[in-house]
Amino acid sequence: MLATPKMQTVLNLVQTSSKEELIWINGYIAGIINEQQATEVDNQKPIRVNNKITIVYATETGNSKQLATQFASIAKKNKLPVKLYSVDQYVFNQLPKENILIVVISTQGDGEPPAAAKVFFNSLFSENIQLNNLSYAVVGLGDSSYPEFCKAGVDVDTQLAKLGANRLQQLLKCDVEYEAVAMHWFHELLQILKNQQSPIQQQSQNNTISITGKNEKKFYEGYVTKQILLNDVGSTHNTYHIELSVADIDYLPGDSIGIYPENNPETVQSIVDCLQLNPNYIVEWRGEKFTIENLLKKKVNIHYLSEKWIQNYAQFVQCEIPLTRMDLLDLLKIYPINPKNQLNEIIQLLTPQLPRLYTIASAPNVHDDSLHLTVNLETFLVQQTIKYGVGSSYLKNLEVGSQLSFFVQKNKRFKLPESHIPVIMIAHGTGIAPFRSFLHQRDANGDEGLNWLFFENQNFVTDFLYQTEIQNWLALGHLNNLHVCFQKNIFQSSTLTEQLINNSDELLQLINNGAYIYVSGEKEYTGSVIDDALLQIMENKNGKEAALAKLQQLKKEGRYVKEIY
Ligand SMILES: Cc1cc2nc3c(=O)[nH]c(=O)nc-3n(C[C@H](O)[C@H](O)[C@H](O)COP(=O)(O)O)c2cc1C
Repeated sequence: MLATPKMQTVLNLVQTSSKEELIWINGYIAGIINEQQATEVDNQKPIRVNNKITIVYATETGNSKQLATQFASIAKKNKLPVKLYSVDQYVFNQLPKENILIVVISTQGDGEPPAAAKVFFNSLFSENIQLNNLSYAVVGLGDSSYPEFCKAGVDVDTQLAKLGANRLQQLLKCDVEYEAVAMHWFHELLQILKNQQSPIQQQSQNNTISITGKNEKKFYEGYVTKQILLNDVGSTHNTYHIELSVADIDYLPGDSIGIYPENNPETVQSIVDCLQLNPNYIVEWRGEKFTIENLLKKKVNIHYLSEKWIQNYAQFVQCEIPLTRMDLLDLLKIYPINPKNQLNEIIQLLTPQLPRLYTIASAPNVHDDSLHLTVNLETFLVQQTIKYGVGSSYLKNLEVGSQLSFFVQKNKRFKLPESHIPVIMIAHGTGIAPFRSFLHQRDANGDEGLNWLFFENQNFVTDFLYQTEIQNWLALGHLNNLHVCFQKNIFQSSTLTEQLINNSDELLQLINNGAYIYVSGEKEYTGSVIDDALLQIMENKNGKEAALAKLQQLKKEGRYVKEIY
């Protein structure tokens, strides 16, 4: 087994090599192995561990669950006694009785654990327990574009050690490309268990392996070529179809792009004025020098600052500030700082701007060097003032000809199946974006699998996004079935759930014929309500338990996938 630094070297080599170079490397290594095998005796021993292994995962979008399930299945294949739990199913007071615990946990929000881990976290950090008999190892899943990289994993790992548990293996902090590294880490852990090595805590000074794929992120430069408002006059929504011209882009339907939005120049100017500074005033932030204007515009988050951030600010300005989230400008206006001696501290507190993800609405086989997005201008009311989403307003304000830098965020789960397999697409609002991509791609490929679309939005007259294209596909028979529902329709109002239930028999038949089900849109409209509707459809024929089992199976097989925000 390779030690992790060697593994990283191999991964780097693989990722930076061309196809031809990889073929050469493959042959070279195969040659060496063939030579050695002639003289080597196989000394692989089966792994024997007597103590039960408990694997607990905490996930928001399924990656940690998938990884933990793979770990459990490898352990089972090695005849190890293993139990797998979702964190919200795990009974916390069992923890002191465990022997070996493996935690796989992702990080969400601003460094928060997934919602399902709330109770576990509260107990872990508040209960006075001794875990001296517990040995453990933690894998954190995250994305190094976020400032709090794998924070939830770090927190669990640190807290378990604090409570007296023995760290078996270094914390692994995984970036977006994590499978190979995580598998390698797990095999190393199995070797540790097999050799019954003493915990590494005392042996190693470094308790963390951080595998960041930051350098792998390739940035593309695109130019805005079109921006069309998709809603008609009278709509309460502003949804834009944005086209970018970009050369040699590599993506598949279901992928997203990530952008780092710039903050609104007028807001930045107001902050600079509030601080009584010249826009060209030079400040240092995280080891680099910027003009204050550029820092506030391009590098840091100035909106909807977290409660924790506001409380840190309160300490600097020595004011009582209620527990709330606020924009930097409002904060500076209500609780001003003294720019002479507090500016630097406040600058150092600022956190980097986070990337915003938008699912791609174009298809690589159809739109060549043109990439399409469907962007709804987020609008919300804060204390009687209308505010706009940072990412969506930045994109909406880009004029034709403006340059946009972005990276492609692959989504391995949200992928089209083989050409003959039916697909059921369920979308709310801008959730239509990946399905426009799917339908274009399948059309261009001449795929014969059936395509069903369920689409929900506000109003038929004003909010039927991509109506002409969708109705053309329907007329031509590429789209085999279309069900639309509009919440504010005077004549006929229905919901996605009702439309799904109304088509129960046909849907069940499609599912039994191997259909893939995709859901995309806002959580409120496409979250558990769609699970419930599908369960109801399957329950009618097979009963509750069988329906639950079937839904679980569909998820496990990657035939029921969601892109929810
Ligand atoms: C809304 C959102 C917020 C995120 N915040 C963080 C973060 O603060 N730190 C981090 O390392 N990763 C962050 N991530 C990345 C996820 O942890 C990463 O995609 C992970 O693979 C998800 O695993 P899961 O499917 O098990 O939840 C965030 C992802 C999303 C969608």
